[in-house]
This record gives sequence, structure tokens and C-alpha cells, in this order.
Amino acid sequence: MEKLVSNWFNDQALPQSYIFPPETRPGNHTIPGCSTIPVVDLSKASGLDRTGIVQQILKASREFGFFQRTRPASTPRIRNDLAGFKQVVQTMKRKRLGLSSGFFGDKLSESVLLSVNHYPPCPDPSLTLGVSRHCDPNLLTILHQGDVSGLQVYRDGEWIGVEPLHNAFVVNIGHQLQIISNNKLKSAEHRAVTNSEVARTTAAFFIYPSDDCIIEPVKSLIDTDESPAYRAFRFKEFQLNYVSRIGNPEESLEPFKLHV
Ligand SMILES: O=C(O)CCC(=O)C(=O)O
Ligand SMILES: [Fe+2]
Repeated sequence: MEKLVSNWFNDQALPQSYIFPPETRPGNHTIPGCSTIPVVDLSKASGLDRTGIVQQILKASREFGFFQRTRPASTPRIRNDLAGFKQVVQTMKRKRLGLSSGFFGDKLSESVLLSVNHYPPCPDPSLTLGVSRHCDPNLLTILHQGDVSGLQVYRDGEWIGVEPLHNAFVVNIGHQLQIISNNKLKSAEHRAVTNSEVARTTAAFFIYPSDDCIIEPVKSLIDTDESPAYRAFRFKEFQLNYVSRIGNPEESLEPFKLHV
């Protein structure tokens, strides 16, 4: 696939239809890979270290909405990695989030979508984006970046690069986990930039609720001095609203917010 898709441009100029409006173009400034995105080593997700790992994941999910998780194996395998991640989620449920067992099972994580993105080398990366800014609408996304950088997260008013790490998956919190956690975990805006040198291929594993799943802040995650920040809704309603508002996270959340 890489050969087929990557050779189309042959030094031609970027087609007009790919050029973004000036205010959304990434521009010429280089954004280096940033080492502040937390990295969690899932090989420690068993035994005594597990509580420490859970704390790291929760801290990263609160502060960044993103983290990277590594395994020592030479080839990353989503299935093995998911098993390790499931263990961590189980522990998060029991020890930290106070959620009942089976909470993430069934309807909340019923659908899984694997999307492979291929970004050919681009004649002028300053004028366009591989994926424009957005928050993921689902529960949780697990992304394999390969070894070519391109993913950027918006934090404190600036874009920071998520360094591709060998043998690591990037995990990011989707809108639904932000809502369920009553804003305790954060869904971070991100985008993918292109480069003029090499093609980039990523694989995103999106975990989605079923269309009829009822989403609302979980009581055990609402502090005693807090009110629920969102009303209950069916996931399908969120999806319908999201497609017309991609690129504006606040507008995607607005119809579901409770203003007290
Ligand atoms: O390919 C990437 O680096 C990011 C893709 C992404 O954010 C998405 O598909 O939602
Ligand atoms: Fe995304």
C-alpha cells in the first residue's frame, strides 16, 4: 500500500484542495518530539507495582489526556498489550475509580474500530494537515505511531509533538471517558502533521460504546462537593452532534452539559 499511495505526488505542488485556511495551517516552525508526555511501562502492571502504574495512568489522563505505554517485547502486539491494559483498567476500577466490576465491559466498550491511516510524503507540510485538530468522540483510543513522528497534542496554548517510541502505544482519552469521569479525566485535542521526507502509517484502535449505551457521569466519580457536569444521553445522540462539530471540542460537549 505504501508504494501505491506514496508515489502519487512525484514532486508536484500540493493540490489546491489540500491547502488549509491560514489560521489552521501548521506553518513552518518545527515542533520537536516532547518528552513530557508520560510513558507507562505495562510490563510492571502486575504484582506490587500495579498500584503505582494505575496512579501514573490516572495522573497522565488527568493532566494530559494522553500517555504512551511500552512493553519490553521486540514487536508490539495489540492483543497482548490489550490484555495488560485490561488488567490495569480492572485495578483502576477497583482501587481508584470506585467503579463496579464489568463497568467497562458490555455496552461501554462494545464496538471496536481499527483504522489505518497512511500519510504520503507531502510537497509542503506547512500548508496542510494529515488529520485536523479534534478530540476523539469515543471512550478510549490506542494508537500505534510507527517510527515516524506526526502526532501533536494541544496543551497550555501550544502544540507539542508526541515522540514515536519503539514498542509503545499512545493512549488517549476520548470524550466519553471525560464525561463518565465528570471531567476528572481529560480528552485532549490532537492533530497529525505531515512531512516532506517519508511516508507515515499509523494504526488507531478506537474503543466505542454501542449506539444505545446510556452515557452519564458515574456517581462514584462525582465528589460530594460537585454536581454532575453532564446529563444522561444515548451515545448515538452524541455521535450525530459530533460529526457537525469536529474540531470544536467545547461545541461537541455543550449540548450535553448541565449548567448549574
Ligand atoms: O495518525 C495519527 O497520528 C492520529 C490519528 C487520529 O488522531 C485519529 O485517527 O483520530
Ligand atoms: Fe484522534
